[in-house]
Amino acid sequence: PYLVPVVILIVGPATWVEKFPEARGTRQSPVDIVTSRASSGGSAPPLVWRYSVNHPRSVVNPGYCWRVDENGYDSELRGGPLGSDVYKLQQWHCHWGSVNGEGSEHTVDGRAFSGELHLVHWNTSKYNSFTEAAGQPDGLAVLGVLLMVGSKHDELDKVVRLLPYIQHKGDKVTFSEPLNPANLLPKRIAYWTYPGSLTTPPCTESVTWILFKEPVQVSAEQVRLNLCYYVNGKNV
Ligand SMILES: NS(=O)(=O)c1c(F)c(F)c(-n2cc(CC3CCCCC3)nn2)c(F)c1F
Ligand SMILES: [Zn+2]
Repeated sequence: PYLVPVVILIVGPATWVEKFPEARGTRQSPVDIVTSRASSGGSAPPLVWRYSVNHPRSVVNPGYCWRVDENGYDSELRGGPLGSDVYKLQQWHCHWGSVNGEGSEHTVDGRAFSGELHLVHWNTSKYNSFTEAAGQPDGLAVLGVLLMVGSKHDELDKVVRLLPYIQHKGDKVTFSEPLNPANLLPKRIAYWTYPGSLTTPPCTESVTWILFKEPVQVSAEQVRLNLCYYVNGKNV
């Protein structure tokens, strides 16, 4: 029989460890949340947050979906597992599915959701910049919101409706409509928390993950809009 050339193209997470040694670490994210193994919350203080609402924001296509940068606008996240440090919102972004809409990064008892929103905060009590904080074990805190298909999400729609204008990597569109990132969070704020990492290169182990238990509903149309622009954004 003739020899069949076998080319194994290794892309994606399996290759990240070559360029980013952190990816070989001991606290890598995302993880599967095994609810039976999660210890019930001790006596942690409540998690509190405050975001500024009335400032122009821009949505950018970084090539792996969309991201909204907060450009230093005033905000605060404190309490819960964050000790006495105060964190500030740097950016928020999303992860959506490829095809079957099972696009969340974290899974819960092996179950994936249609998408996942991340609000990335950095420790302003201890560090002078996001970049510096991003290299420290207690530098970042990310609020994770699981997304499931249901009713339309009006606050998120302020971003989703702009996706047709940022189809290519590097595209950016600005909007001045007031938006409160707190409205992206679920009503009930019970959460799982664990020490983890950035889920994308450089996979630095600097993230205290705070993943809300209650998923937030988005419409099928909002998922579709994300899927096609996510795919286009990624294709570029
Ligand atoms: N999914 S996640 O874990 O919530 C998540 C994040 F938390 C991030 F902070 C980033 N991130 C990466 C950089 C470049 C920095 C460039 C300077 C060094 C640190 C990384 N900016 N933001 C990110 F890409 C991401 F996917
Ligand atoms: Zn993310």
